[in-house]
Amino acid sequence: MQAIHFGGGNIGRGFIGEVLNQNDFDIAFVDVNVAIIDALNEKKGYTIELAEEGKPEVLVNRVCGINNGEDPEAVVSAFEKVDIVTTAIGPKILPYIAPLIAQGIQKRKAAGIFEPLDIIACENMINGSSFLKEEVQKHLESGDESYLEQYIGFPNAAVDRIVPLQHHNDILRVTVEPYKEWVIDQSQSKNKALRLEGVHYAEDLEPFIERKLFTVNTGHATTAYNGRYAGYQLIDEALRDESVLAEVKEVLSETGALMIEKWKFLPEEHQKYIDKILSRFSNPYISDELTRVGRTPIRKLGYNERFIRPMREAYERDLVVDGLIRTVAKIMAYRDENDEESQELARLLKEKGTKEVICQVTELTDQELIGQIAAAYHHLDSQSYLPQ
Ligand SMILES: NC(=O)c1ccc[n+]([C@@H]2O[C@H](COP(=O)([O-])OP(=O)(O)OC[C@H]3O[C@@H](n4cnc5c(N)ncnc54)[C@H](O)[C@@H]3O)[C@@H](O)[C@H]2O)c1
Ligand SMILES: O=P(O)(O)OC[C@@H](O)[C@@H](O)[C@H](O)[C@H](O)CO
Repeated sequence: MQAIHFGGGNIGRGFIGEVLNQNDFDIAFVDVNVAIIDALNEKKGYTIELAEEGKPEVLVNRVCGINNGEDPEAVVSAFEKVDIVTTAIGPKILPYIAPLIAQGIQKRKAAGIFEPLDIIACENMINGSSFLKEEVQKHLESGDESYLEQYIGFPNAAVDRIVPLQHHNDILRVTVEPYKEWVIDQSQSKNKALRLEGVHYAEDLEPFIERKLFTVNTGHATTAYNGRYAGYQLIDEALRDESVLAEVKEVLSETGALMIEKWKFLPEEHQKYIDKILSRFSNPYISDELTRVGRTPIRKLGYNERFIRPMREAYERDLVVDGLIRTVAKIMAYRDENDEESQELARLLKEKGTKEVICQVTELTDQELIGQIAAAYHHLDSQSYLPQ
């Protein structure tokens, strides 16, 4: 069987590639990184190293690369023979690959392929595949719509495995944490005959993706912004500081209270989930930079993202959100000269009032919440802090 995977980066090679390969797929990785694509085509395989005692290895083979910048036609052609399409490319990049996916769908239709195909966005975002579908639809003709609705599924998914930034002599080698979880919404799948081993198919993804995003990713990002504010570089290092750890625990107890009330997770089970996540963050075999986890702060301040969504939903239910508010204030102050969004945030705060910027980036409308975030921001010892 054949897979196309968009994004030959860390999670693409370090998780999606592993699962697809173990399910007997040949994988065409689509990426604009020339060095990665050339290496995939030359070596046709790569090694995943597990970040644990003994550093066991997993080999992934039967892979190739297609450079969508140089050879978009090859990507479109590959859609004729493909059995599954996945992405792990970053939420902001999905609109850029949507035209190619639309052409690939049109190619299948023109070739008279009436086999169902699932296209699964494995990004850290709620309803990532639904968002991709909307982007793809912008590039289809009205005559393609019924083909799309009948044969092409965009099941939403949640993907959990920590894969830090890393550099090896072998550019394809990738070190990953042992933990992994991939959940797909089966109610949105069109190719029901294809079920990947190692993937959990859920009837309703929402509780899973919210629990993952608002625990793993909210906790991770809280560590990053509070850790940077306290002057640290790495996730495990920041969590060894009691004050950072206390802030992370407080934020996770706030999002946890929401998850327990909204989705009826059992408090004891949810606490175990939190404890497991904190131990994953502290894995001594992984060195995860705070700048990776804090990357693209404007995206992370989005209305449906890891801070603002749980904050507004908890607030509506009269649950405590003080820790979330304090960390959002620190995101506003976060600076990384290599991160365009952090530069943009600094520019906005220079040009506009604090409350105006909060409204713009978070899309919050509740003046009380906006006022509390602004007050927390003005109470910070330093309203900008840089990675050293
Ligand atoms: N790393 C993790 O721990 C992790 C875990 C779960 C989910 N995710 C999610 O997976 C996605 C990818 O994250 P990552 O850490 O693997 O990032 P990454 O930067 O390692 O990989 C992204 C890849 O996309 C490629 N790319 C960028 N623009 C492109 C374009 N226009 N066309 C083709 N390729 C393009 C890049 O060259 C890169 O190889 C993100 O949505 C992230 O939130 C990451
Ligand atoms: O990829 P982002 O920028 O949405 O979030 C950064 C990290 O929190 C994230 O990549 C985690 O490592 C991952 O989501 C763990 O499953």
